[in-house]
Amino acid sequence: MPDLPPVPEAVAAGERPTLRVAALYPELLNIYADRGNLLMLERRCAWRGIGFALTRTTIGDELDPDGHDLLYLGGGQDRDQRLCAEDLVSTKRDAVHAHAARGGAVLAVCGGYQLLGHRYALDATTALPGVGLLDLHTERGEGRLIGNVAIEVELPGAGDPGERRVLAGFENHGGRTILADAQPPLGRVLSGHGNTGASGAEGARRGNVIGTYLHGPLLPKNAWFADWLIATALELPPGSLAPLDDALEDAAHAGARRAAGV
Ligand SMILES: NC(=O)CC[C@H](N)C(=O)O
Repeated sequence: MPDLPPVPEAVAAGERPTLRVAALYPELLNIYADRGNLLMLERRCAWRGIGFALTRTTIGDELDPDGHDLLYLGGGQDRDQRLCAEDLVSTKRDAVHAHAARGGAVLAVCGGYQLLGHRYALDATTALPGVGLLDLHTERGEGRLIGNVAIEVELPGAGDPGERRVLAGFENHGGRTILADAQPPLGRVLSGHGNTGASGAEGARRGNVIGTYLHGPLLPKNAWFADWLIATALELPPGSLAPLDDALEDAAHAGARRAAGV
């Protein structure tokens, strides 16, 4: 663990921001160690003197539409997604939409990503409902799309204007996600499968709502993106966070890119 950087002046003076995160269904939507994404956020906040408040929200729980800066959903097996899908739609749909409508951030990985669309069709007769936060739907395809993956993304404030940055990770999904014409992807596939294995598109983004197939876990392998997410969720200018000693994180990113051949 690197040494803690100096506490920023505003934090020392008592203006301690706190990143408030709600993890949705953390015990059901957590494959490929997706909970590592939460640890990454917690550590990078702590190293900067930023508070971190985690709420675990599961089946039957109400979700406070104004209580969180970031909603997080990990990936899951079809059978666990089924439980979550029904609850998400019946108990939390309005709160999720209200959160997004006021600019709250959402990160959803794989199974969680699929549930942000309109539906996930498991076969010709069965479909799991989605909350419709992203304009897309998912259909189970022949075989699974598995392997290391790298995509290039352009996010407001992440690097110079127009700069494309790389996210690297690992994907394993049976679902193929089809974006509506007006729904932009998160990024362009450099290596791997992405949403369908053929479209060249990966993930989806609507403002601060992001869905992606990238496990990894995603954030430990892409520290720059973790910081973008923290800043965006806290409504701070991206790039304004105190720099950290990222020697290990940079090595993890380089390793993930190498694995994907990029
Ligand atoms: N890795 C995942 O989250 C898998 C999501 C979903 N069960 C699928 O196979 O498409």
